[in-house]
Amino acid sequence: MTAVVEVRDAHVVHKARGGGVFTRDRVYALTGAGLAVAPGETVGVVGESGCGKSTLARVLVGIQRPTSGTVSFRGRDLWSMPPAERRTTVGAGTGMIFQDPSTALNRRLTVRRILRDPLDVHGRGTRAERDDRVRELMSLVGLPRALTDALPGQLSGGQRQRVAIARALALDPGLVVADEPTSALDVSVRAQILNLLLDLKERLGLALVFVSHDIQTVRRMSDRVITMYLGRIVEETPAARVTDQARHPYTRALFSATPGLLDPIDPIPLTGPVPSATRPPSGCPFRTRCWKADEVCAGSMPDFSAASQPGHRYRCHHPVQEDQSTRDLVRQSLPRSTE
Ligand SMILES: Nc1ncnc2c1ncn2[C@@H]1O[C@H](COP(=O)(O)OP(=O)(O)OP(=O)(O)O)[C@@H](O)[C@H]1O
Repeated sequence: MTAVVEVRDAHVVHKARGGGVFTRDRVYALTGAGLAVAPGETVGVVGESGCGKSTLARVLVGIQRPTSGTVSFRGRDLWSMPPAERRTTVGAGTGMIFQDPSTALNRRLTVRRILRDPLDVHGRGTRAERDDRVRELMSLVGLPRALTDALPGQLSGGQRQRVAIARALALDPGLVVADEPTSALDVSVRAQILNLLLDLKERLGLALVFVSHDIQTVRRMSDRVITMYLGRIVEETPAARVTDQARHPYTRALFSATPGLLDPIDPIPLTGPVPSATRPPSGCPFRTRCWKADEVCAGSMPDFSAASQPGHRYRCHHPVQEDQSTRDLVRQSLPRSTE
């Protein structure tokens, strides 16, 4: 089956800023990322702050051009298209939902205008058909008709995020990328928005990429979980296996630190901070915090190895045994990390 979107060997390198001005340093935001998203599939992306989740999300929806590597939409190379065609492909084929709906929506436009805008820009249907589509979108995301002429400032946070979701869906995209879609919302409405996304994905057959710090939610929402560390994808795991069968020590450590996923255990301790994306360590970037690391890890970053289950692969010289419990790993990791 042709992937909705496929990224191959994508690198994103930024000029680093210091004291408000660009310096000679480079920030390696994404390094050699490869990922294909199938129609109807939900892929969750996890990793600590600054590991490149948003960069990958932006590359996937074609709003960030990779410094090198390719991005294909339904088999067609996005960045070799003429610009007008690329804009249409991206505009109509993808939708992005951002973290904070208060900044993502134009405060001066009514809900009607916000939702009609993409239809106008892409010349969809007659005026009457566009108005019908606005009504349809509002009902799809559970917004009452009475809010059609409301401004974003008159809506609650949850209602604003519903408008943002409706806008992302306006042109019936095959791919929706949600970057931390609930982290700016009150805890009480988070579950409603997540359930709405799950429901829409089922009903519309969307491919959904879901980026979040909230590991528990990612596991619940996703078919497949991508673990990122310092700009690299280090593991891809079927969501059902990720808690206790992940092979990369970093994935196990992340999940061990998530309350409610495993029987209460102390999390696997990781030593020190995440290294700078300006000067990533040689070899495996996780080695400076990994209790299993040795000189082999300093020498090279391994390629992906396949685990026993299809769709599960990892990049690690010293992977965790598939059947090794996380509780056991905590014990193993303690002596070195408390030295
Ligand atoms: N425009 C930019 N210029 C310079 N550096 C950037 C730029 N955009 C991102 N970065 C850097 O690239 C790295 C990856 O950033 P990114 O926002 O993708 O991470 P993230 O995992 O989404 O983080 P968070 O969870 O905090 O949102 C970080 O070190 C970030 O500071």
